Amino acid sequence: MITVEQHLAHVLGALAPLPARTVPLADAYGCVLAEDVVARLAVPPFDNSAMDGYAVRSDDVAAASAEQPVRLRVVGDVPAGSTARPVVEPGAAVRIMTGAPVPPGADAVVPVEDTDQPPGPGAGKALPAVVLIARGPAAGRHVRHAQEDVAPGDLVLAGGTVLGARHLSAAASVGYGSLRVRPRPRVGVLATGAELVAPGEPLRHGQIPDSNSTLMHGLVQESGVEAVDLGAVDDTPDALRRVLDQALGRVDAIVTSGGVSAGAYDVIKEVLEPLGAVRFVKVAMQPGKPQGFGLLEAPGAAPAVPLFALPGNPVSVFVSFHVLVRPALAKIRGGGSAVPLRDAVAAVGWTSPPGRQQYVPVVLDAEPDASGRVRVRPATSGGSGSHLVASLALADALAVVEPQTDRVDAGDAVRVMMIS
Ligand SMILES: Nc1nc2c(c(=O)[nH]1)N[C@H]1C(S)=C(S)[C@@H](COP(=O)(O)OP(=O)(O)OC[C@H]3O[C@@H](n4cnc5c(N)ncnc54)[C@H](O)[C@@H]3O)O[C@H]1N2
Ligand code: MOO
Repeated sequence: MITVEQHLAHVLGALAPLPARTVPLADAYGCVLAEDVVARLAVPPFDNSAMDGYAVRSDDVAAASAEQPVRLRVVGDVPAGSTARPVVEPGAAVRIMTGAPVPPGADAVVPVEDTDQPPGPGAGKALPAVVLIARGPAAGRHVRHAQEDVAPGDLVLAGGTVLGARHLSAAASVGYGSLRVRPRPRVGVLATGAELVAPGEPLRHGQIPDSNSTLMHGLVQESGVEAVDLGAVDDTPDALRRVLDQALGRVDAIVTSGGVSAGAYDVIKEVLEPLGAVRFVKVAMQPGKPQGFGLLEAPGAAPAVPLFALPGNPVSVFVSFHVLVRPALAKIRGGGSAVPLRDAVAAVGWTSPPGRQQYVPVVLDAEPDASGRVRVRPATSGGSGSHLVASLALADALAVVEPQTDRVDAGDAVRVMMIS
């Protein structure tokens, strides 16, 4: 048996990030940024108004009040998007809308509500010749200054950022229409097993619903990459070869479930072991002991495709995915966060198989312990039983118990991998 760390190091050592390419912003969502984004434009790009109203010289209106409004000549109109630059001389005002450039001479904006003019379109649309100012703003009031947020040359996004909506809008605002990114890997998911029936279909004796396809599909999506459903195959080698041949060249990685232990019909092992490319190992973890990993040759000049052969038990799939596949996908993707580990305390005791790192689906108690640590307890009385697929839905986290520990007692410190 090899340790989890040894197997993970072997997996990560075999992988490289997908090559970067330049894509329009609209296609960059969920990709990992492959360059630093340095502002090409300032934000805001020019001094502009924060209010619909009148751009004024603050000195002109310092004494304005409702009882004694100050009268100004309206010498221009600057809607947002306008290129007009009417000058505000002493005694003058320019009508201005939110976001429009503050005209030369003006140093403050009076909201329309502080004037004698009607707000809004309709009656408010016609440009008056004169405006009465009922309250004088201080210099700079309601003016948003150029570069207040970002100046040209500022670092806005660091390479390695996983691009979400706010990152893309930041890039747009500083002058980018496209970005250099690593594309989201496409990950094929394939279940194997003669007993599998599509979810919702009637079962004959000995058959079970294929829940792993759905599980793997969702886990791939939760990792921020694209899932490609390769379906389910029975335990016949030809069926598996056909699906793999079709998938190679179409996907950047493949995750399979089942067929990797000691069974006479373990089809993944039967097909892939003789090729030599996939290494089958026993990893000192529970669940998830039997694992396969290797690189499959793709047709033509396409790069080799990593294949993760996970054991068929559903909780084994779940644990193996979080412990091994997720970090591997982050490497292929060129970034992405590791699943966070948190210090917790066991609310009850349980046993752990000696010599294997145990991953127990746990729920978090609502109340922390006296020192503020979160308290956890196994999600089911079955502990880390790898077949307890329905109860897996209850879990908030996976408690990680080191191989040298064979029992956890109530009050013991444990680390938990936050999964939801
Ligand atoms: N003689 C030995 N037997 C087993 C060993 C061993 O070392 N020696 N290891 C056990 C461990 S640990 C695990 S884990 C499993 C792994 O087995 P396989 O990867 O070969 O998986 P299968 O035999 O195909 O299935 C195991 C289990 O999971 C159910 N399953 C499979 N696919 C799905 C699916 N898509 N959806 C829902 N459930 C699925 C399947 O029906 C089995 O119950 O081997 C142990 N045996
Ligand atoms: O290691 Mo198996 O994955 O116990 O169930």
